[in-house]
Amino acid sequence: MSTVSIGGLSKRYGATVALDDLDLELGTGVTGFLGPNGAGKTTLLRALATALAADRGRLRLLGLDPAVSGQRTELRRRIGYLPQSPGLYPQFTAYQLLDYVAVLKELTDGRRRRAEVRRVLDEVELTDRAGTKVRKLSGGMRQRLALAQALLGEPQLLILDEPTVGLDPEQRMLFRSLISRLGERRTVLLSTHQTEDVGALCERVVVMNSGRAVFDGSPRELIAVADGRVWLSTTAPSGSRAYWRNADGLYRTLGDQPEGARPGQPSLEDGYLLLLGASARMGAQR
Ligand SMILES: Nc1ncnc2c1ncn2[C@@H]1O[C@H](COP(=O)(O)OP(=O)(O)OP(=O)(O)O)[C@@H](O)[C@H]1O
Repeated sequence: MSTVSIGGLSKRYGATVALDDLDLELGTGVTGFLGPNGAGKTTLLRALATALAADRGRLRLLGLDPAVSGQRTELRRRIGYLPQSPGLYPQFTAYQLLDYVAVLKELTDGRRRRAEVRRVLDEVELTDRAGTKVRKLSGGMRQRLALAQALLGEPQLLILDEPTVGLDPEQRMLFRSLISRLGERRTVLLSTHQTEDVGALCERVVVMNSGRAVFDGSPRELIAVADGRVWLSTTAPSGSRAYWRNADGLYRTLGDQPEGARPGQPSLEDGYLLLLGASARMGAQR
């Protein structure tokens, strides 16, 4: 069942088309949005978080219409949003910051609010940093704190814009397990440039390019885009520029088979790169 329904969504900034007549139906679980810089991911997530009004189109989120002011207010209570550059007050402690956001989210009962702040601190494993000022937290801890503010009030729709950016591998693992746990009961939408994150935790992946969804399917289906189009050779292929040298010293080529090359195992990144190449060629023909 759809929890997020997007119909004909369009947004321009002057001459720049950020969202181009986008249609999508999304449900419970983790959906990842991949796409090059400027593809429209942040614009879409901001529109879904009710932080930006589109020029045209319809949205239905958790059964509510954000264009209707009463429903928008109700929706904001049920949405958790981690923006791309979350502004966290550096002088606040982790606890004070969450308590402040909880007040803004209308958790007015003091006892319930304190319990909720402690719950989200625990969820992101920052309980022992509750009294630490934001400016003294590491980048990864700040990102976890930003996620914690999005989790206040147990939102059914979680919107996370590049949640793993700047995290070291250990912190990324922590984030991945947290996000996949959250997706068991909620609709989680996340944008990322990390194809490994998508492979590890998303049931569904939407690839965006130039404000459109150029792919919508499972990670397995995205890998399948590269079936029969990944090649390995011991020497650099002549005539092709779409190749690189692996750690094992072999040249990996995407697309047509270079002379003497043998088939390689496709990855999600291969599928993504081939898809973007194809969609760029189609865009040039339009
Ligand atoms: N406030 C704005 N004013 C003008 N143009 C904007 C604005 N916000 C976004 N854009 C433009 O809209 C397009 C889509 O941007 P958006 O940030 O949604 O892409 P993105 O896929 O999130 O990119 P990234 O991966 O770099 O974050 C880009 O061409 C961008 O330059």
